[in-house]
Amino acid sequence: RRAKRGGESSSWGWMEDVSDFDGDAVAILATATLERVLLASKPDGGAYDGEASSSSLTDDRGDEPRGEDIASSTASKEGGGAKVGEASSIVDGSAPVAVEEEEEEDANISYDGSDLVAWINDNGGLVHPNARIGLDPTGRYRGVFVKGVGEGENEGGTEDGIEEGDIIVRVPWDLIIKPKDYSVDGYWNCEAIHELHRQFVLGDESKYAPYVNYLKNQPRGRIPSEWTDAGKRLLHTILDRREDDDEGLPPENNKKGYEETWITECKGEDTPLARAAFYQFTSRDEDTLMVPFYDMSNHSNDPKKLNTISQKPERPGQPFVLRSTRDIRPGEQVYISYNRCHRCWFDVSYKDCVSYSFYGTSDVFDIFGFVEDFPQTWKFNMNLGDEDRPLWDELNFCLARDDTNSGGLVVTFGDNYTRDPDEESPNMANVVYLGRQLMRLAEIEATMKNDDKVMETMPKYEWEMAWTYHQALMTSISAALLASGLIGSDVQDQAGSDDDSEDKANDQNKRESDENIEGDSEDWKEQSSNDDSGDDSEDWDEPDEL
Ligand SMILES: C[S@@+](CC[C@H](N)C(=O)[O-])C[C@H]1O[C@@H](n2cnc3c(N)ncnc32)[C@H](O)[C@@H]1O
Repeated sequence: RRAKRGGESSSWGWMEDVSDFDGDAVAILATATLERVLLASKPDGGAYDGEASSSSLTDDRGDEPRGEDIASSTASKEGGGAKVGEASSIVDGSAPVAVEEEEEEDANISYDGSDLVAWINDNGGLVHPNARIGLDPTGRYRGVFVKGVGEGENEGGTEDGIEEGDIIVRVPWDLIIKPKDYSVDGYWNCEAIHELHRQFVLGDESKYAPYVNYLKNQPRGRIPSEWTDAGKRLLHTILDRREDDDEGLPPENNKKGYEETWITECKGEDTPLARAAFYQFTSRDEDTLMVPFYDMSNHSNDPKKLNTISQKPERPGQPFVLRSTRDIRPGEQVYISYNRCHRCWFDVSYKDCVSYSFYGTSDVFDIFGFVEDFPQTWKFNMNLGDEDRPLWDELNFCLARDDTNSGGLVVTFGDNYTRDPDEESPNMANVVYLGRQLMRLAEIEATMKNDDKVMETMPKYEWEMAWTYHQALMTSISAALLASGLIGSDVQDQAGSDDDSEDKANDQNKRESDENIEGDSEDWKEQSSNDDSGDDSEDWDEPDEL
């Protein structure tokens, strides 16, 4: 079944551990959070596109900050997650209003990429005449778009837009920043970062100057491991993570951070420019290549948005090619996938590539600094035992919009490698673990989200992103709990039974959940709370109240 990471398989260790589990509370909370799931599933309510999330977190602290600039970007990697009860302690030791918001305009925002397009076209490459670099509708970052039809700014394109199969960009080998020992299968390469750093130092003298100058102007401080200590403490609190601790919610402690990889493994120098090169390298899509124009595209796996497939060089000397997989209309954005596998061993052809890499939604957040829209893939590693007798289990699932009916969300348990989806359904121990985490997250929200003192210790961007990710966690956990079929109507009937109005609200929510949440291909309504389809032989007996 799911990969276990050591520990014992005896059920006793955690049978005792869950004896104080309050199943009723989980049921109430899961039902209450249904509203979030429904809200998040609305096309404009996903709250993960930057714009939507910022509107729910409005404050009067001015425009979007750039985060720290290179010179001041010295945040160290630090653990320090706190339990809910200790949440208020995360302000201790932080300078009050530690971060001055930068008002200066982000050079990246006004960049139109015309120098880069000319450079590629003049050097044996090809940029589709209807493609342009432009501002994402969130107003926060750039992306690749199809030119509109007309004479105005962002226009000048033709009615055809970009047609299915067209080359959007072909970047010759010579214009790609790459390591000397390039291999199509390589995914990590110190030499590649050293080369990027060398080009950063050369600046205008670099043979890649138009690209290098764009990269050097990218905003800093967007990737969680680059956040300020205060932002990291908030995130670690949300994740229930302590230093050197494998436990807690994903993403796991970033072992491939700046210090561990660039300083220690790559023996790189610790300068602001080197730090910038490192983070630019890790937050671009291609593993060991820096590909101009192509890697200015933003990410989405939403089937309505994702409209390209890329072909990376099989061997040194070949160009990098990005093609459209459908007609892309004037004004539309070009999307690539940062975690969909471009070339997996099990893919027959690039065109059929629909599989995902190991990077799920939490890894995208960790590496690229944003919460992807649906479909999302989640992987929750959980210790179902205790510190002395760990019992590791993992729950994988995909959370997607259901376009076939009301637009609710669909949970599919398992991952790329699932042979028997039934085997991947959550068991009661998973439900207990996630239920506890859900309650903890709700409590953190209640106690901290309106705490101006904590908010003022970090850049607005970090504060907003931490809560956006918190929301994504609550949505995904709620959806998994509801789709598990293990929080049945009899539990919900019991929950709050001495409060009629709550009962009615639960009934109403349950009805809505029946209509909108589906677990796997089965209708979860039909799964009773006694359904043991997800249980392992090693699983514990359900407690009486469940
Ligand atoms: C490879 S760059 C893409 C180009 C970049 N947007 C720009 O302004 O030049 C990757 C960065 O773009 C942003 N990004 C990409 N896709 C995004 C998305 N779907 N939502 C929010 N930010 C996204 C993130 O900041 C990410 O680290």
